[in-house]
Amino acid sequence: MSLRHELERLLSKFGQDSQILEDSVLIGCSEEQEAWFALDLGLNSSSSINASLQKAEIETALQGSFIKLTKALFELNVKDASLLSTAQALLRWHDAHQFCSRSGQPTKKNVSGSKRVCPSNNIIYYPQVAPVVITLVSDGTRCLLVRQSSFPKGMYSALAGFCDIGESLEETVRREIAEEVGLEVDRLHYSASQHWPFPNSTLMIACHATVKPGQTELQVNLRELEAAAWFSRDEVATVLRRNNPSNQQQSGAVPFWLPPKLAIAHQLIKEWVEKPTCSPLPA
Ligand SMILES: NC(=O)c1ccc[n+]([C@@H]2O[C@H](COP(=O)([O-])OP(=O)(O)OC[C@H]3O[C@@H](n4cnc5c(N)ncnc54)[C@H](O)[C@@H]3O)[C@@H](O)[C@H]2O)c1
Ligand SMILES: [Mg+2]
Repeated sequence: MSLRHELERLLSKFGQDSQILEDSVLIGCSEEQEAWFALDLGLNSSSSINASLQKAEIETALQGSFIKLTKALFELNVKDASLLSTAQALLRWHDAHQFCSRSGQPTKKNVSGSKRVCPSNNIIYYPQVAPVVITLVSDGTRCLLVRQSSFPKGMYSALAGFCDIGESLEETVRREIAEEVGLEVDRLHYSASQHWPFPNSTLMIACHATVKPGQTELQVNLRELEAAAWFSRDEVATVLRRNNPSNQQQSGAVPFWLPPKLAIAHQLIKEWVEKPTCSPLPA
């Protein structure tokens, strides 16, 4: 039986029209050049006709279980997590762009899901990605970690912020750091980037920055952050080694934890601990 027939059989088992397959989007392909598609079954949408698909029934039939996206992303390997993140972001974009903002008419998805078109005026809509900078600030010997009240308890991360229209990445980094902790950036360099599906599709652009010598006093913007503090290389290295909040609760020795491996913030912090990119600055 072909995969399509198998999918149609399963959908019909759950009382679902196989037409729903037309809503699937291309998210990548295997090394054997098999195309991979993602499909939203609408299980979380109470207004959707698909809501009748019962999670428990599907779990039994497919011998799997539904778990929260945030949890899944951190339990999968990098390749699968990236597919899941693309699928979630793309499906959510399609869901939110059902209508043309100029004509108000329904838009139509192309086969792969790379765009939507308004048939009445041919305006093409492409999936959007918002650039976000995430910066690990260092004074040469310590790094700056911050907490937002929305973070899981005890987790600290690097400082992040959305690019405003008209800004370069460098300008965003300098503005965000000044706005959130009152520091002036001295040197700045790019490290890596990552697609991130929260809150919508973002491209996280990770950088290392140093502050001007002797200018390390923090003015924490409490409207944006719950806390910000300098941490020594040893402190951060210790937390990275046993970076699991439950381990730390048991030992009681470490007061904070860091984002999990998959998050680019983790890679940025690890990079700083392992290979100082900037030599210590004079006090
Ligand atoms: N992958 C990682 O390692 C990692 C680590 C930290 C943060 N992040 C992500 O970075 C993102 C940005 O960080 P932040 O919250 O500190 O940003 P931020 O400091 O710019 O503050 C967020 C606020 O910016 C405004 N904003 C401006 N443009 C926006 C847009 N296009 N979409 C949504 N809000 C917009 C909103 O008012 C929002 O409340 C977060 O959403 C978070 O998911 C990822
Ligand atoms: Mg921020």
